[in-house]
Amino acid sequence: MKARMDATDHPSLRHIHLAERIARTGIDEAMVERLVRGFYDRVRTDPLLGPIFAARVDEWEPHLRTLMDFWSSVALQTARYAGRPMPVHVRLDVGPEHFGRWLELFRTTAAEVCTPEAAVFFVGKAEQIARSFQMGIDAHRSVMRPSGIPAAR
Ligand code: HEM
Repeated sequence: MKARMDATDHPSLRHIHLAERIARTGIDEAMVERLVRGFYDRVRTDPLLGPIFAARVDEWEPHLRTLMDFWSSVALQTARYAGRPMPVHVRLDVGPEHFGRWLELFRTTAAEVCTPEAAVFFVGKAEQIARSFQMGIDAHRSVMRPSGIPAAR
């Protein structure tokens, strides 16, 4: 038997109605805050990811607020986040090893501070978004020369 659930056990948690999702997962703003704070505590001290954030994030509290708004919008449909995260990540020089570590730290945090059902939801969403960022980065690289000048078509 598996030690804990993963997104493949309950893919349906991502597609159910908001009220049912809240009832089944117990997600609320306090959980979002625990997840975001716990996750970025890990990220900041991580040897691979820490320096990437240190180079770009001067003030952590506003960044954490943005990320709480983001996850609140994703999980509770509060629409508090209206940014565009894709261009931010396309500009970062990151690849599969960074996304792998990011997801590892996110899974560990979710298992620690969420109900098992909420962890399934958050991790499933994060995996989906990480895949789309990686595809955006790959697409961007394939049309750029190393110099950064778009290739002729
Ligand atoms: C390789 C993995 C990742 C790295 C290294 C990374 C790094 C960063 C950094 C450095 C910023 C701040 C950029 C800035 O303010 O200049 C940022 C912002 C953000 N990240 Fe990531 N990220 C990663 C993956 C993800 C994933 C998987 C998600 C979503 C599930 C995510 C969601 C966001 C959001 C919502 C913002 C705020 C964008 C905004 O300012 O509107 N990131 N990330």
